[in-house]
Amino acid sequence: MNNHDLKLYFIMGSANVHKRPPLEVLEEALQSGITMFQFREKGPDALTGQAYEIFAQSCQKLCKQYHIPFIVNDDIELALKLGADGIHIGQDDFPVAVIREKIGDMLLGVSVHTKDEVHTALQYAADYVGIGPIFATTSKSDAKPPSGTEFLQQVRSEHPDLPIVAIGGIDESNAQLVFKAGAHGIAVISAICESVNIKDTVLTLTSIQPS
Ligand SMILES: Cc1ncc(COP(=O)(O)OP(=O)(O)O)c(N)n1
Ligand SMILES: Cc1ncsc1CCOP(=O)(O)O
Ligand SMILES: [Mg+2]
Repeated sequence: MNNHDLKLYFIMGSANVHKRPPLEVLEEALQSGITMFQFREKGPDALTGQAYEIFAQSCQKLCKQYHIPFIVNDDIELALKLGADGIHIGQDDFPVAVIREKIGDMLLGVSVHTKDEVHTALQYAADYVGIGPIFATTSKSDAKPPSGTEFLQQVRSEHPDLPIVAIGGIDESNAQLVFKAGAHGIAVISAICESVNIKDTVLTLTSIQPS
């Protein structure tokens, strides 16, 4: 993984897409230039069992076709079974040490909200950290209150080389603030899933420069 892979990190599960088949949305996002993808199938109506696995495999296949890293959210067993490129975990999932032990050198992304969490993520060689929600989000029911960009700025100044992706309520109107604060990239759900023109949205989001 290089820092550019974080530039526009698309996250999707079937619950995030309403008017079109999710795989169609993913393929359009891939064609338009997303740089990383996270399979995040959760929530009350999430697919389970065989349907869950088949959907994950279909997403992975599309990502392979476009040479884009396929990251699994939360589910280590699925990530290992499919041979995903990586896994993303949060502080309420599993201890980072346990995950690193299980996944070997697969990419590891960790959500962080405090300096201690950053320290632990670094100790176990997290490949990147996710910081957020920066702004209000409707895509995660148990999200913490929006943090704004202050913590992100602090982490960037203390860890100049740490790959950071910002998440939560990010869209064309505010992405520049986040890059300015020091993020290498933005992770989005609704900005793409609810876009009326995915190509335009992706082009706009990928062309934003820090200043
Ligand atoms: C890139 C990225 N950053 C943060 C998160 C949030 O992870 P987590 O806190 O574990 O919450 P869930 O996504 O599992 O609900 C993420 N998924 N991706
Ligand atoms: C998974 C996650 N973690 C923190 S905020 C969030 C949801 C981001 O979705 P959106 O881009 O629609 O605000
Ligand atoms: Mg999680």
